[in-house]
Amino acid sequence: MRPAEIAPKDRLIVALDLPSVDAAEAMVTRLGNSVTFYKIGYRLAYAGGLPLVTKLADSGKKVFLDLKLHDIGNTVSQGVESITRLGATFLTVHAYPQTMKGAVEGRGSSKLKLLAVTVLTSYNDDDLHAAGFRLGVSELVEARARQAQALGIDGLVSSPEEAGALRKIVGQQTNLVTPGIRPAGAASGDQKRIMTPGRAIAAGADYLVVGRPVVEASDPKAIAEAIQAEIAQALG
Ligand SMILES: O=c1ccn([C@@H]2O[C@H](COP(=O)(O)O)[C@@H](O)[C@H]2O)c(=O)[nH]1
Repeated sequence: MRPAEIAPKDRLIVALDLPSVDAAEAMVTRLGNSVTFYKIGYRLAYAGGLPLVTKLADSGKKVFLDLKLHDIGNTVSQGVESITRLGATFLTVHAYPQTMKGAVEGRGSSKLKLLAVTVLTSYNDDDLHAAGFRLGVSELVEARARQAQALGIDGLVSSPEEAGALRKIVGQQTNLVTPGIRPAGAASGDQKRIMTPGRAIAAGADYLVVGRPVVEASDPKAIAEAIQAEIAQALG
């Protein structure tokens, strides 16, 4: 599906950052038909959550497997080839050229879409410099986006702050997936580059990833539906 055709409801990806498969399944049940797209990341994957990718996909949900792979190209390629069998829609790799090239080789002709993580949303310029990078956030995100596109990556993970500039670089067909989403008044936690759902969509994001504001809420379904309503309003 082309990004412009995605229904507002399907643009919310809820991060199942929960301690066990039982807790994740209970959250999916609680969210019911409201949420169609889930993200499984480190916490759940390392707690036995990989089979849940296939279970959710078989039940009609979409799954974003956020493993942020990064290794020598051959290892990434072999890992991605294994992951193609799980039924995920999206898989993340870090946006290093060897890593992205290996991932594209491993993905082969499967339907799995590869997302390159440009610069983590918990990083600002100072964090990048402390990690030894010469470029600031916006320069590094844009440079990595150009490399990702040239290597055949399907989408980018960035903060919504970079979505507008990225759209101009990669065009309309590349999926822009943005964590760092905070409904007005929500705690930012460790996220440093954040936006509200409505502003993120207006800035050009295709998908919004939201974890703690939904899964730690007393009424997760109400929060998820409020975010979806904000998305719909921003799309007009
Ligand atoms: O740059 C990135 C890449 C991935 N993430 C992931 O998204 C969610 C965000 O969770 P919140 O609780 O809404 O902050 C989390 O699983 C991260 O691993 C990201 O935040 N930034």
